[in-house]
Amino acid sequence: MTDPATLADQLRTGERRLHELDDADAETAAEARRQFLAAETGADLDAIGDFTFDAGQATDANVENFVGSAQVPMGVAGPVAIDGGAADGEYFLPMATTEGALVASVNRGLSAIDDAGGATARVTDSGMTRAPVFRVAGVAEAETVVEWVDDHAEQLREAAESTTSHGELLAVEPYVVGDNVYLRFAYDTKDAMGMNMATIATREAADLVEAETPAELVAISGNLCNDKKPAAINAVEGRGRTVTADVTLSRELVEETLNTTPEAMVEGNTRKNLVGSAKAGSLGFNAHAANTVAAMFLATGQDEAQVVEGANAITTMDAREDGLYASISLASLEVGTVGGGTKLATQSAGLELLGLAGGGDPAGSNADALAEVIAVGALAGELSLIAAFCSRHLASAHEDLGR
Ligand SMILES: CC(C)(COP(=O)([O-])OP(=O)([O-])OC[C@H]1O[C@@H](n2cnc3c(N)ncnc32)[C@H](O)[C@@H]1OP(=O)([O-])[O-])[C@@H](O)C(=O)NCCC(=O)NCCSC(=O)C[C@@](C)(O)CC(=O)[O-]
Ligand SMILES: NC(=O)C1=CN([C@@H]2O[C@H](COP(=O)(O)OP(=O)(O)OC[C@H]3O[C@@H](n4cnc5c(N)ncnc54)[C@H](OP(=O)(O)O)[C@@H]3O)[C@@H](O)[C@H]2O)C=CC1
Repeated sequence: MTDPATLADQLRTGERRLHELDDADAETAAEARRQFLAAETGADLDAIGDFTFDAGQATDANVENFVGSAQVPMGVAGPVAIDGGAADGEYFLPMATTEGALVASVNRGLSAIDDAGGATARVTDSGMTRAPVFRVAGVAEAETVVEWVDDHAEQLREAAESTTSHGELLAVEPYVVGDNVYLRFAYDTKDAMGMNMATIATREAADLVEAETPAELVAISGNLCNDKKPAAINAVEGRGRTVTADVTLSRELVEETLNTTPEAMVEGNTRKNLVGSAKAGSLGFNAHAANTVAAMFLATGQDEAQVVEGANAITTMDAREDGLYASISLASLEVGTVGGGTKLATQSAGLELLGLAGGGDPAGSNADALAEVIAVGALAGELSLIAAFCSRHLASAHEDLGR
């Protein structure tokens, strides 16, 4: 019997464990888990069971011990015109968040940007990294390994690329620390964020390194990649897409839409985002890039833990004769329009709203465009929030919209 009540009973008696409901379809298994958990904890789990995506699809690639969904409200900001290397035209930005005032803020920034004729954005570097760590006897052996890697780039490329029809190995950067050798592999992963792709490809290359040199693999990720932790290497070398967006707003626009002046914006940016961040030892020299990155990651099926790297951004502002120049450069924005969570119904709809669902033509262009759109959204958020500080509106905005 695979009805939810019977399965929930079997969970209660210990006959089955939470992950041993494979003979039931995904929805039935989820309902059984909810019944079991509700009885065990007294929690009302009905809301978690109310979802619209395909449970079978989610349990195939996205989640284990599936019980339902955590829903996040989605708003939209824009439209905004973007002149990008890949993005081109007017975009509405889907943003999933629980922070009142955030969408309003990005919307205000986008409205100023759009009135100025739109933003310019470019992906200036691209490469998803995976850096295995190898054990060697000492520095002499490390030198042997590094020399072998330098001399066999082509063989490493063939090994890595044998596992993927889309990925391309771009570079292998060696680092030696005592009896540790780290090889930082960088891949063009086209429209995939690429963490699975790069890991699978690197395993193949690491096998070759182990077979041909004295190095012994300790971990396929040695943390020089660096995934999902704040790390200077991502800020300097980049990871995923490195992307910059900029705009020049006339003095009138700054005064009318942002209720402040270019000079006040520049001072606010310098004292807060640059000096304040430096004093704090922050890796992010921005106000809240993480807000837009997180909201758009949730709305479009990105890996939300990679907001850590996505927040690695520098905001600059300059008062010029023609008004306020503002830019944001995100060093390590890891995004994809295929793979991961991008196929789930609501996330796929978020990508469709942007016209960026699935693989691009040429491959990689959709993910590049997504990176550019997120960068413009983050720039809008910076403009609006810095303006709110200058006009002393932050507290009142959140009183009105956020509680
Ligand atoms: C809230 C505003 C925009 C009001 O700003 P305002 O200028 O008083 O609003 P307005 O009524 O004059 O409208 C101006 C434009 O804002 C937009 N707008 C205005 N209201 C809405 C709304 N309800 N829904 C959608 N869009 C809205 C809209 O584009 C509108 O133009 P219109 O379309 O009317 O021509 C402004 O005060 C603001 O942006 N404040 C900053 C809020 C913010 O950025 N919060 C982010 C979170 S802060 C945080 O999480 C991080 C932090 C602060 O801790 C980081 C740090 O330490 O720096
Ligand atoms: N393994 C790990 O260490 C980690 C995994 N993750 C998870 O990895 C997932 C993302 O990995 P990712 O590799 O992006 O996704 P997937 O594992 O979902 O793989 C995507 C695959 O889509 C295929 N593909 C089809 N069309 C395209 C196209 N236009 N451009 C690129 N690839 C295309 C490629 O196949 P082919 O290669 O055959 O060409 C590619 O490998 C997320 O779920 C994330 O949470 C996150 C962090 C670490």
